Amino acid sequence: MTLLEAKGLTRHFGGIRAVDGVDLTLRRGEIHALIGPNGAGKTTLVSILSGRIAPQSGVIRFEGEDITALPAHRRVTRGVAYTFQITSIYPRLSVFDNVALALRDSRDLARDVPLALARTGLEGFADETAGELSYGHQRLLELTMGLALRPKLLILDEPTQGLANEDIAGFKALVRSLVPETTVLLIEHNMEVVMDLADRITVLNFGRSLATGTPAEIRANPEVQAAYLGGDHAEA
Ligand SMILES: Nc1ncnc2c1ncn2[C@@H]1O[C@H](COP(=O)(O)OP(=O)(O)OP(=O)(O)O)[C@@H](O)[C@H]1O
Repeated sequence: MTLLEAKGLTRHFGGIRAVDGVDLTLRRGEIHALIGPNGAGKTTLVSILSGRIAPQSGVIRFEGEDITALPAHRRVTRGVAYTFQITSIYPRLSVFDNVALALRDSRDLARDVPLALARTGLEGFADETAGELSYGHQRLLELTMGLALRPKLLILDEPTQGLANEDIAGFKALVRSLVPETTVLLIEHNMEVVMDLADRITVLNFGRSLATGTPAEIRANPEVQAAYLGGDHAEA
């Protein structure tokens, strides 16, 4: 079943065709990876999906309803959560208070904050100051804050960037534990993570969608190999 369907999304910046007529379908419960060379338009595309950037043309349907004109906060209410490339935690506050802020509509923070922290394994860190956590734990806290909203779609922009190898295994297990309740759209440069986690992959190149398919299909696609996987762009 389709959770999100985007058709003909376009966003140019001056002469740069950052996103240029992209179609994308997300199936409910899948882990869908978005890959492509630097500057291919991945961040611009997910910014359009989350409502941070308005498209110049195209339509986005979420659960069958047109959300193209909805502002970002109304999309969050509908179940679209986007964690940013840059960590958006409040460094001087405790881990507990960071999650409490994300959960501000909750009537029972004493119950809901520990539940949210338990999902990402941070329950032992509730009283720590967020800014003093390790980088990997800060990223996990950010993810906890996104998940606290119980999104139907969680969009992750380069979640493993800067993570140590031992944290990446934990991250993969965590993402797997989110589906199928949550659908995950993931921008990821680490091909090992992409091939291991994704049910389906969409490859962007110069603002256009080059291919969508399973990891095996994408690996075998000659156009993708030429544009990305086979070249110098592929990052381990
Ligand atoms: N606000 C903006 N103003 C002007 N140009 C922009 C803006 N945002 C993005 N671009 C340009 O649009 C193109 C696509 O950028 P985008 O960040 O979406 O690519 P990306 O695939 O996410 O790249 P990366 O993998 O490096 O993060 C790039 O050429 C970028 O320089």
